[in-house]
Amino acid sequence: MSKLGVFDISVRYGKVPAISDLTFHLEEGERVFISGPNGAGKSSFLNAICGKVPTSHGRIEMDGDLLTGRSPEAIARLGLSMVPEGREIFGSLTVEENLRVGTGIRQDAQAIETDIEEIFAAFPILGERRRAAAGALSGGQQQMLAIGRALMTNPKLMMVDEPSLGLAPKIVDQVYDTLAALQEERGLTLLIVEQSSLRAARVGGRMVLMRGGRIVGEGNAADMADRDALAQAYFGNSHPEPEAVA
Ligand SMILES: Nc1ncnc2c1ncn2[C@@H]1O[C@H](COP(=O)(O)OP(=O)(O)OP(=O)(O)O)[C@@H](O)[C@H]1O
Repeated sequence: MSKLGVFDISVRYGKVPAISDLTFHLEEGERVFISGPNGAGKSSFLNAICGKVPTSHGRIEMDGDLLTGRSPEAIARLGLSMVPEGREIFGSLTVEENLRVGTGIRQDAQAIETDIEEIFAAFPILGERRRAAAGALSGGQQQMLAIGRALMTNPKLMMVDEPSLGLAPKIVDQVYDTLAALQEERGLTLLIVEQSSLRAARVGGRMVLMRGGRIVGEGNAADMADRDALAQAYFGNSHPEPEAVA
């Protein structure tokens, strides 16, 4: 059984189709990058999995449990956590208060305190600034905070929507180093939206290419990046046509 099974799902916004008949499997402990141009449906895909947007067709399962039709809170309780695009940090709350947002779904109050200290151990800069307003943090620190907050529900599967967005390359390196270390320590399964195939290749894992609400290619991230570079060199096109990546 796959960690995550997505069977033939569709997502629509009114009449606009965002995802069409998409099937996808993610294995336990895997790291998968979703890439593709703007409007390809990458965020809609993640939002459908975590219950933020409804599917109009198909079903989604995690560890054999049906996620389709459940609320985002119920899905989080099953062990799935999402770091949204744009991070959704509460700027006027402190770093520590941001970590406590979302822990309402937990009943183990004592473990919450231990977990907060663990997050501060993993991200020392957040510990140093625990009483600072989150809005005063740099972009990279806010991304770490968003990841830390997602870890507060003790996920087994974590989805991260464009962690590189708006960050300098050196900071992106740090974010990915942290994600890779967390994956190792916690046995996390990771699903990450990443526009840059080169970046995905450097971090390593499987890459899935989306376009027009469908999966149009997949493979080892390094192989996909090579093909991407080739296509760019020949055609000035950073996302090769489906035939070219099949
Ligand atoms: N809330 C919404 N209402 C209406 N249409 C939407 C909404 N969100 C997304 N769409 C449309 O659905 C399609 C897929 O969008 P989505 O944001 O999932 O793509 P994406 O690959 O994540 O793009 P980006 O890289 O720009 O974030 C696009 O045509 C988009 O305009």
